[in-house]
Amino acid sequence: MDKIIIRGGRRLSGTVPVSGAKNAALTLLPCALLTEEPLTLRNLPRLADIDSFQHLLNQFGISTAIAGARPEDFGRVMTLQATRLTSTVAPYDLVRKMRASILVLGPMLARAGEATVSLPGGCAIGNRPIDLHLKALEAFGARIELASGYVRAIAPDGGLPGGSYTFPVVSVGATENALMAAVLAKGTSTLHNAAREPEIVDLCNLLVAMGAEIEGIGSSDLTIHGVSRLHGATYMVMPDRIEAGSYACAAAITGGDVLLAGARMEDMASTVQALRDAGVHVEEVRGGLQITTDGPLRPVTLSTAPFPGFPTDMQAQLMAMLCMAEGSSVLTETIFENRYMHVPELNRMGARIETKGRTAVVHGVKKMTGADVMATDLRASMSLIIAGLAAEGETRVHRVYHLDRGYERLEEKLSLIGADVERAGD
Ligand SMILES: CC(=O)N[C@H]1[C@@H](OP(=O)(O)OP(=O)(O)OC[C@H]2O[C@@H](n3ccc(=O)[nH]c3=O)[C@H](O)[C@@H]2O)O[C@H](CO)[C@@H](O)[C@@H]1O
Ligand SMILES: C=C(OP(=O)(O)O)C(=O)O
Repeated sequence: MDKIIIRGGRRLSGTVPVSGAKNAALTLLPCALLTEEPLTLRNLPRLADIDSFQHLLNQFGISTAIAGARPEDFGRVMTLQATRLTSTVAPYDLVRKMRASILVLGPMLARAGEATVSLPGGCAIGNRPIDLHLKALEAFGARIELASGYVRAIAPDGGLPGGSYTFPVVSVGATENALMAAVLAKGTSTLHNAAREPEIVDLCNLLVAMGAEIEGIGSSDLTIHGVSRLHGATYMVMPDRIEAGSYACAAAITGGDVLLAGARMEDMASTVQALRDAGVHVEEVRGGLQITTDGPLRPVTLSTAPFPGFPTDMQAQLMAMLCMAEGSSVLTETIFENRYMHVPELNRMGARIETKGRTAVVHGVKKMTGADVMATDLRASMSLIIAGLAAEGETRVHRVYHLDRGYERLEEKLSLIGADVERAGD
């Protein structure tokens, strides 16, 4: 397994291109199940998770073709076509690699009248149940059976009738699954307390481009008028707000000056607010967001929350940056119960972080030092990279496969802005 080696202490400056959003792409790809016609997605990031999802879709008989990507380009174009489905089963071996596989349940049920998906189970960041996905589909008229580690959803003859569901907790994945099931239902469906992350808006925009009828896009109350068929479309994946925020933290911890090319302010307001509270300048400029730092970082107090709140997927990266702020920051993780695995590793690099339940107190230090560190999830890995950029000496981040799930050509992008970073075999 590869590791990333960083020799810290360089000030980052220049332009970093922001890739297509992983978490948008992973809900746009299963939309190929909803039509017999071709779906072309542009700006798809080159990531291990996208490759795994492609593999999963191929297993249902969906053809996938990648067009004209030169090795030096970021992103690529994929055309998917589900002319005929040869299987409606998502097996354990593919689902366990990637939790987002559960997002085939809703569209497969809508298209084929039934779907069987291995239960994804928990993961390093927490329990991650799917009860709300199932309750929403039941509310739309599906019958749900659980057996041998699999969930089977079955629509009545003639298709899902549609219905109404109010989420007791905001869930991104459950909102996505419910939307993809409702667009082909016979009647009208409503979702209340739905997630309204920018990736959900991206999904709604693609579904509308395919002929779906959705009201309330961008709000927590969605009304979906089912249509009898959807058609193909060509669609551009939105920029990755979490990748952009990660590079912003990397720039800030090195006192740098970096343009996040392609980043959109409207997707990132809470992250931008947190950066500004920390004393980082963030300006909307032509082509993206400019990050500059000209003084010490200040401490920040915040809690993660569903959009438009501060994203849980940015918590670890912001924490790494705040390790070198002047004063004590207080971060509270409200979404996932076990998302502080980066804390002991950051502390091994000289950070002073204490956790109590869901709250972490980050006492700023003047200096961090490079070390061998091990990450257990995607954003935790990125937090160690960020710390390594500011630490004295060499940091070796092991288990790079986590980073390859969600950061397109990380070491190349960091090198573009002046980091001393390389990938090596372990
Ligand atoms: C591929 C993708 O887009 N993943 C994102 C998605 O994950 P994901 O969609 O899995 O996360 P959810 O928004 O569903 O989870 C939010 C909260 O709801 C709870 N819950 C969720 C579903 C359910 O059926 N029952 C239940 O209790 C979860 O335990 C968690 O506490 O949103 C998360 C929250 O923004 C992000 O961290 C992930 O990066
Ligand atoms: C938690 C994340 O992803 P996933 O839901 O795919 O695990 C993430 O993107 O930070």
